[in-house]
Amino acid sequence: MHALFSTCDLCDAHRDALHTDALRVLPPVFRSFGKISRFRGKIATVQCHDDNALVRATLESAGMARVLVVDGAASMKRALLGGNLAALASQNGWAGVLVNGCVRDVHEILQVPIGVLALASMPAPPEKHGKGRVDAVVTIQDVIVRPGEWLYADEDGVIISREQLGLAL
Ligand SMILES: O=C([O-])CC(=O)C(=O)O
Repeated sequence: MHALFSTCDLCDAHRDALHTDALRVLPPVFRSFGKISRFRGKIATVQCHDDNALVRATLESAGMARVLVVDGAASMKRALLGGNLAALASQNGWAGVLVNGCVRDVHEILQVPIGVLALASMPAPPEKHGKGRVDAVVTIQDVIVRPGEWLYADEDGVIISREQLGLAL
């Protein structure tokens, strides 16, 4: 799951794909909050706004080394993931969670062996009404992200790929 790769090397090796929809780079606005900063996996998505019930429901299922992309519409009003959900995700075999929004319990998340990327931290908890959509095509920072695509993240940034990328470069 944590095989060595580098997003820079992947971009170099697939340079032409960067001009197409096959390979997209997210804007450099995400901060790493998890214990693991290099992670990759097949993408599942949740779209929600200041309400994380669907995030919990998804992370309660077997992760199978996938990455959950949470489109929280970049809201700065509520956190969508905290220490409990990060621990749950790790226990259930998720490789990582990218939140287009905020997280909370920063000190706790840092102890959890999982990748967590988010825009910022925010102490206010989310609503839990279950509003939102699971497995929708989402737009993260103007970049389209589809369930079933692949996410690669490390200290240099985040890549979204239509296909799984060979890591032996
Ligand atoms: O309220 C929530 O679901 C978010 C949270 O604090 C946690 O995951 O620990």
